[in-house]
Amino acid sequence: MQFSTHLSSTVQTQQTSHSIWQGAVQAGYPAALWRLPNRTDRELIIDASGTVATVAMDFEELPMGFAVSPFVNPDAERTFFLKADFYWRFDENGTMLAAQNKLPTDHPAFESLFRTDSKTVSKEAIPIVKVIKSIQNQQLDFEEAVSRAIRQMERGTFRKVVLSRTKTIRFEEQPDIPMLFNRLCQAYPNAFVSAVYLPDRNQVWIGATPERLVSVDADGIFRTVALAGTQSAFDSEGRQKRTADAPWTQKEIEEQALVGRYIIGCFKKIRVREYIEEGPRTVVAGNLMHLRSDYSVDTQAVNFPQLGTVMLRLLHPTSAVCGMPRETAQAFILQHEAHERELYSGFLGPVNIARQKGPETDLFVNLRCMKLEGQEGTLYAGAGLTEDSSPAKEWRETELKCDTMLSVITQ
Ligand SMILES: C=C(O[C@H]1C=CC=C(C(=O)O)[C@@H]1O)C(=O)O
Repeated sequence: MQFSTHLSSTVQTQQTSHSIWQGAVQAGYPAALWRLPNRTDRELIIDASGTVATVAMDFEELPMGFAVSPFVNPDAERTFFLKADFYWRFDENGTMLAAQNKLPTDHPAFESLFRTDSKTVSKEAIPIVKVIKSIQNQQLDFEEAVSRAIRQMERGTFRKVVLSRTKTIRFEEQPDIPMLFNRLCQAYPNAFVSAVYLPDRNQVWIGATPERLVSVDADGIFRTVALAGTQSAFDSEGRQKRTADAPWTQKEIEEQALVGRYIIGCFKKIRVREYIEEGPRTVVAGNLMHLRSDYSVDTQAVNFPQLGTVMLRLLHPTSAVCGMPRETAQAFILQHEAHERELYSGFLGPVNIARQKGPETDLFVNLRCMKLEGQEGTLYAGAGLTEDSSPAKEWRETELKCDTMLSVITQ
């Protein structure tokens, strides 16, 4: 096990991600807990400054940490950043595999994070939840906004827009975030699962997203995806469908192709021709299936070490969460959605995490997520619209997307 010099291994190995998370929340330290897709390790960082800084995203400049961006964040210039004053890695059974810290042991954070009374025992069940917003009005409003978008697309104002809605729930007691996080990890092995505590906003954001936005691994391989098109992963009898048998409509194929075209447009802008494109193929994301194309570039071979940063600024928000053309679609969203998206459909993930071979960054689009403020949870879900959309079908799609979180909460 790797340990930093400042902290004795006895103090560290006694901690669990659960006890450290609870200690951070009680003391008001920003914290991020995550598990990368198809991995078992859980990682946790704490920012001991007590506040979350706002930074311009630049992978070359940023220290090790965790980035969280709102949906509205031109050029990723105003991104929230939790720096990793403390970092831990645990296996799926909670055994600590690695720990690092950057602070002297007399820093007050030690006292708050490792106090024995912060080790509350994990509750077995998630408290009862109630859906508290009137679904009827919301459905009417959403479908009306979809109809308006369709009319604009028929007139040629834009080609695609992604409209979202919320679902508000109330927990009878404060839910146990690390336990919810573990359930999401078990239910969605190929998702990026994360929980972020932001004391300045008094919010926790938790989710299991299927959409990678930008990754750069220790070998300098850049990756992104074009994800769109949605259908249930189960047939009418509740059996899991085979991905090879998933039928896609022309509307869904076109919707996903627009996301792919948008990504290729970004490569063209910066004259990168050496990208590899694979797909589209059908992928399973929990209870849903999507169409996905994968794009990768060897940044060392093309001698473009800043590609990750440059592409992030160009890509966000992609047409999987905004639309095409981007500016017109974003203006429509801001004008017609009844709620503020805040961090939903922004991006989030670990930045410059020190691995054996070098630093790695993995940013994902913040989808299939819930914002938690006290006992109130807000679920967010959107649907990609083209002129061939049907309002009722798009509403049902957002219901299915809300179920990604809800089914785990109400399990
Ligand atoms: C906007 C969301 O999903 C996007 C990602 C995959 C498929 C989508 C779709 O079929 O509309 C969306 O573009 C969401 O989950 O809230």
